[in-house]
Amino acid sequence: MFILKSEIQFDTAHFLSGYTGKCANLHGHRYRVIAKVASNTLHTDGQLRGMVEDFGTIKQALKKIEKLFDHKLLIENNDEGREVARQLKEGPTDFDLYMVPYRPTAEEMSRHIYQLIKEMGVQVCEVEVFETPANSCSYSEGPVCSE
Ligand SMILES: Nc1nc2c(c(=O)[nH]1)N=C([C@H](O)[C@H](O)COP(=O)(O)OP(=O)(O)OP(=O)(O)O)CN2
Ligand SMILES: [Zn+2]
Repeated sequence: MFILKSEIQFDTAHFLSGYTGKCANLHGHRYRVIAKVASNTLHTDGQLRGMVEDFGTIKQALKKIEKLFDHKLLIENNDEGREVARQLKEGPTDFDLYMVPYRPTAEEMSRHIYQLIKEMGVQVCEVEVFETPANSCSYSEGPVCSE
């Protein structure tokens, strides 16, 4: 089994609706995202000969993910999230909010990013999202890459 790994990092703030404790405050992370693409075989001819996939193709997809999340404030699109967004928008600063249909945890973000990469046509088998250097969540569908 061949497993490609490609990584991006971005800075994103988030609001965890309904959370009690220090993470209830608006705060941010330097997110690290690792996407894996796996195959038992390699292309046998043409531009991709000897490759599972061109790293450049994976990088292009990850760049789009970076653009979507970098320097945004992720807020869940529920009653509390919409109220927080409304209050922020009342002020003089045009904050760049990204309203998402989920609580923006590492778990939900890994699934969202996995689905976005898949929709871009890259046969990703796993996405790992690190919120901090020590804490991450991996998402995959079906058998994980190494099985
Ligand atoms: N299963 C999950 N648990 C938590 C998530 C999550 O996405 N999935 N997220 C958070 C908060 O986003 C929080 O910012 C995480 O920070 P924390 O666990 O406190 O990590 P730190 O390294 O910053 O902790 P220190 O104690 O400050 O070193 C919470 N839980
Ligand atoms: Zn956090």
